Amino acid sequence: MTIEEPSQDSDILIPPYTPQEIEAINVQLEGKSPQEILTWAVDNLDGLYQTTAFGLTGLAALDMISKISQERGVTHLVPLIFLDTLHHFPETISLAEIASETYLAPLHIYKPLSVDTPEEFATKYGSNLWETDEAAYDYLVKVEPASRAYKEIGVRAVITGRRRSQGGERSLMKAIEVDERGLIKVNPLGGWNFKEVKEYVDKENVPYNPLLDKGYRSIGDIHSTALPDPSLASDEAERSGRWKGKSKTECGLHVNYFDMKEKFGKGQIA
Ligand SMILES: Nc1ncnc2c1ncn2[C@@H]1O[C@H](COP(=O)(O)OS(=O)(=O)O)[C@@H](OP(=O)(O)O)[C@H]1O
Repeated sequence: MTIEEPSQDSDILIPPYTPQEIEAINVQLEGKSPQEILTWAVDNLDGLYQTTAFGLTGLAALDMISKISQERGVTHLVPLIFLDTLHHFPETISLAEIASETYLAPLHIYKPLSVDTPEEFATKYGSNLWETDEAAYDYLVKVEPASRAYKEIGVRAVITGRRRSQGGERSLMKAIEVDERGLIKVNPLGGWNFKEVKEYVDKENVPYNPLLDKGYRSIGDIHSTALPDPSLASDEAERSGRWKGKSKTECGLHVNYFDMKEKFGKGQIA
């Protein structure tokens, strides 16, 4: 079975800063609040978008950006990108609409190429590709759609909802990063833990996924999301319900793009 690829423009972006300048910016932003990091991003980065699956962290960032926008007397400053994998919970899909309407934030939704429904996806790639070839699944539902979005709408920088307290590869993350293709990634709430994010969301009445009130913490696709492990402390538990029983900890969005593209970009899957 062949993975369809759109026509390719260059994947490479020229970052507006040298590695030394990025290091200096990170020193400058160390210990700053999420709002200060977001203000820096809004003031300094062209082609800035927020990439979000409407997790609690992204929602807090969305609320903060809205407040920064209001202070400046403008409607929402940073458009959103949501990668609709076709396998999200209905609650997540509703929340995407609610959040974008509440904050008047333009929402760009990207789906797997030439596929509109889970049924069409199953017909084209099999009924459980996430089991038979999970890396190919990640490429089709997140990596390729994200790269298509970046090219089509001129994305040069993205705000993400990752945090150091989520552990794994995220634990050493800086406020500002440049990925392998030259895309700037801003992690404004990188220094907060789950409790701090939840307190912000409650205090500011930010809309959030009702599945959180059923005990879920990190919410992705239906087939790879379970309740977190109750024996773990809050921060360790947060992502323990994702890909339960597997060694996997990332969905492909935050791993090396060129490795994924080389493996799946033009090829066949099993
Ligand atoms: N589907 C989709 N669409 C757009 N952006 C997405 C998507 N999945 C992950 N992300 C971005 O990654 C942030 C962390 O997500 P997760 O902790 O859920 O992990 S994972 O990326 O799914 O592995 C996540 O943070 P939130 O904004 O809090 O959702 C986003 O910045």
